[in-house]
Amino acid sequence: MVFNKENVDYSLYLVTDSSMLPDGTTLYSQVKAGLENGVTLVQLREKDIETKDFIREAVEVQKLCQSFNVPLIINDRIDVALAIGADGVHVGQDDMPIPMVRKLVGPDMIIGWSVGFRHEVETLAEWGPDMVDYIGVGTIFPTLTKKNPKKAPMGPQGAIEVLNALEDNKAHWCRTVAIGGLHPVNIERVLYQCVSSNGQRALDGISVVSDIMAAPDAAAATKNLRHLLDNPSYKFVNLGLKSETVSSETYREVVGQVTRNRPLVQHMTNKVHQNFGANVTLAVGSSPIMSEVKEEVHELARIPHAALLLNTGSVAPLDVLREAITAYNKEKRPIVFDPVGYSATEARRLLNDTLLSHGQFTCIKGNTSEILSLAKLTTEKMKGVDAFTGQLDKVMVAQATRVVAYTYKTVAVCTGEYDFVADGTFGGRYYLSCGLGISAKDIPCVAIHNGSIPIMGDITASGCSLGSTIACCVGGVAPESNLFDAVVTAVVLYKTAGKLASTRCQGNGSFNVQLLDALYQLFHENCPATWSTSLERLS
Ligand SMILES: Nc1ncnc2c1ncn2[C@@H]1O[C@H](COP(=O)(O)OP(=O)(O)O)[C@@H](O)[C@H]1O
Ligand SMILES: Cc1ncsc1CCOP(=O)(O)O
Ligand SMILES: [Mg+2]
Repeated sequence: MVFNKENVDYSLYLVTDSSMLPDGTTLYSQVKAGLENGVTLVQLREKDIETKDFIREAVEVQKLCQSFNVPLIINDRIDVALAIGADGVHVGQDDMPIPMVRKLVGPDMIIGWSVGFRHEVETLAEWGPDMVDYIGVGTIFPTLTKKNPKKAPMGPQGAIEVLNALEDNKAHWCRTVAIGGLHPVNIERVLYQCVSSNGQRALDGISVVSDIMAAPDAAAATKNLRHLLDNPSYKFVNLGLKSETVSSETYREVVGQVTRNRPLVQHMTNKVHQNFGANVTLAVGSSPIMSEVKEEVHELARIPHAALLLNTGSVAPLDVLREAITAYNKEKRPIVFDPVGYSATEARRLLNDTLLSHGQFTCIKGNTSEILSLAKLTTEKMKGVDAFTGQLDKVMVAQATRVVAYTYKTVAVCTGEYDFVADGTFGGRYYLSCGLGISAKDIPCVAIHNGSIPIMGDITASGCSLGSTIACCVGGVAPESNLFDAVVTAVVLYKTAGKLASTRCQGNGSFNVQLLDALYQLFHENCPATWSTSLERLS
């Protein structure tokens, strides 16, 4: 009797691998421990085994799965699946073509397919609902399980593209399971980030191999995985993750907390910004450390009120940047990300995409070109690191900011004459199967303005230094304070200082000095009721 495919729970999908069993365990004992503690689907995957042995093993595992009312899927070997009457088969892109598989196994067996690209989704959509029942989306991260992966890891952003393709092609029947390098350290982030752009679809589950198969205590390992799946809130930073209506009282409170806590702000930033960024950080009541020393990032991240500004203007070695992201995510300390020149070269795009895939950022800040590129709302390449000079539609820029905030589940900041701040954190909640139910255009967004101040855009490192100011505020506020409020306060403070400096300076050179003085003055006076910058909540 084949399992009713309408009732399959894809949430915790165990894929077996008998090559990594710890001493004293067997394939059977590991699968049993998994089933006893919340595994909801099992795939028997054996690449180097005689057919006779495979069938004997499959019959044994099948009995076990049936006793837990959990479907058994056979990887690749259609003959074995038919021979034992398995509940399903899973095939890869280079295995037997799906229509042939369906013809052999009949309409009731579950068919799974490994999918990594939009065109593969388009193909399954053309076949219609009688062919592929679920897809393994990946590989998300590098994995040791697949000896010779045929494509580069796609990261959560690649998985979102696949979810979007399913929605665009109306393949609503098709379920999804993330595959490849999934572990407790990244599962919450994958479930948190992977939602289709229309908000209607999230992942239906995650597949694991080594976390259970190689676990000396497979029961405990499975319990932990089950806990992550059943408690959908991802505390990636020790700040509150909701947007409030900010006011000058909010600004005063944030400045007061930064003053009291004097955060350490680690800068991994470009050469142009180094000196000015350190002085801006000091002016905003905080303590800078300009460090790209891999060996100290974990120690720095553990310092109370530490924050990281990661600015890819001129780039530290990738392994150093990734270690810093890992360290600050682990300590739940905020990271402000400034993808300088994101679309100027393919090298910069790839570097920034790699970093965006590696961790969770509390704030992503860029100029209009960088944000429009990140939101994939423009194909125009930046010329260097400066924003487009053309006239941009305010509504489109606000939408781009919302798309970046939504896609990366972060507080996104887009700078220019108007600064836009959008809150895509959703309170840190994630969802299986059904998505958020709302799309990017619905998330909270504010516009911050103080008239046109062209000179602010005419000096270098002015955007980078807003990044320093944001890092001071998100680093300095007390735990559980509101992230969105802290970011908005930084942007309003900085814009107000820019306005003040523009009235006092004689040109670019003196503007920098006046900007530092104005930041210092406004911060230390802490009278936001007198700040001249306006804030408008966008509908
Ligand atoms: N025309 C403008 N009017 C007012 N503020 C501006 C203007 N251009 C830039 N700014 C401000 O200057 C800072 C840097 O913005 P921008 O030039 O967009 O970033 P980047 O330096 O990264 O290219 C931001 O704080 C932004 O608010
Ligand atoms: C000129 C330059 N080149 C690499 S980073 C950088 C500074 C960019 O600073 P900002 O993004 O604040 O303009
Ligand atoms: Mg910039």
